[in-house]
Amino acid sequence: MYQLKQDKVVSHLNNRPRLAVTLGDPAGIGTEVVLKALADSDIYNDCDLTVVGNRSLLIKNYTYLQKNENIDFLDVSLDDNIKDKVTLGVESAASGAASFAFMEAAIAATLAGDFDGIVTGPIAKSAWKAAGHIYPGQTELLAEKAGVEKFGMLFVARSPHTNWTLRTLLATTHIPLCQVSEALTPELMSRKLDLLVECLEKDFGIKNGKIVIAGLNPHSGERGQLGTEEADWLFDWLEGEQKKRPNLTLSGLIPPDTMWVQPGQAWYGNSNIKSQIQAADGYLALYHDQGLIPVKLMAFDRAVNTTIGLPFIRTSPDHGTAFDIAGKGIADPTSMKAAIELASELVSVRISDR
Ligand SMILES: NC(=O)C1=CN([C@@H]2O[C@H](COP(=O)(O)OP(=O)(O)OC[C@H]3O[C@@H](n4cnc5c(N)ncnc54)[C@H](O)[C@@H]3O)[C@@H](O)[C@H]2O)C=CC1
Ligand SMILES: NCC(=O)COP(=O)(O)O
Repeated sequence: MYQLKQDKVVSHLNNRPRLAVTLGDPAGIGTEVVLKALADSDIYNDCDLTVVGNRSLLIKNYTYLQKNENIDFLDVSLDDNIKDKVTLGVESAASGAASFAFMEAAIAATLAGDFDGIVTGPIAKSAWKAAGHIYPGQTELLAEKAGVEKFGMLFVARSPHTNWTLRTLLATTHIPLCQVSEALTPELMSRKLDLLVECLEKDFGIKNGKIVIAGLNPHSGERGQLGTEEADWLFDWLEGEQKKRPNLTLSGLIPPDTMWVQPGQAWYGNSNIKSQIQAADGYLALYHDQGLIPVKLMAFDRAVNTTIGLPFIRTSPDHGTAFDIAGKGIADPTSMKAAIELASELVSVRISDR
């Protein structure tokens, strides 16, 4: 059983963010990017970090990366038959059972008050399924355990070229493309917009911001010729929302291809300064790849996936388990570092608001 250490109590009283960092799927690159991130002493400047995983698995697979012996560790016990079956680069029921156990431990400790937030290493949803845990992803497990029904998947990335911040919320997430149209409803869209508005205000200090909303079909339907969802209800929904929220600037339904031109210019700074001024504070994409292709094109090395609507902070790197390079020592930890830094910033904002 995990015991709250005395130094955690002290850091809580000092208002330093206390973050749990899960190792993700032990057959993927999660452990590598966490250990590389923690090898940079600057990462501890503003927060206290506790790794959540299985120590003996870590030692078995990542001996060459163990430069830092002093990391705080929440050692999650695993049966030997799970540990013996975990093989670097090979997704399996065992690796899924392990990453699920790490998440459960981190969530339980956070809900018990030991941490202010969780930074999660990447997991494979298919490995969770093979282990008998049927969730679309970590997001839904977090929401279920925290008992919230209103939550969202927001990607945040700060441009290294201009310092401009891209924030993209997905209206729908891990569902087949053929189910997107049916899943999108005025109620769902309003729920996601509420979450984005609240998060901009509470977490990023942006009141009365500008939010851009994507259309669904090519050219936002071209007056019904290329798809009818926009004409049937999406334009009316948006008009209703703008009336309800006169202080916000809601812009849409922007044709999904051209929607990303302005953020791209603001990100790279290769246009005039106007693009950064005109770019929005938040973008609402209607489905997974509509939002994530541009995020990953601009910022695959540094974007952060954050779950909004939870009673605690959760962030994660934007990349996955990368089984193809696991154990090779070439995984880039930049996105993991950004996830830790963002979690620390967001917790600090909440602590200062208390
Ligand atoms: N936050 C999470 O838990 C996420 C989990 N996934 C899961 O990951 C698994 C694999 O998904 P893929 O689509 O292949 O995406 P992926 O991000 O794991 O890999 C895509 C490509 O990028 C490379 N790559 C990824 N991260 C890298 C890093 N830090 N440094 C250097 N190269 C890196 C990989 O080697 C691969 O060539 C799936 O099971 C998916 O569900 C995917 C995205 C996020
Ligand atoms: N594409 C984002 C992703 O797969 C992250 O999912 P989750 O595990 O954070 O729910």
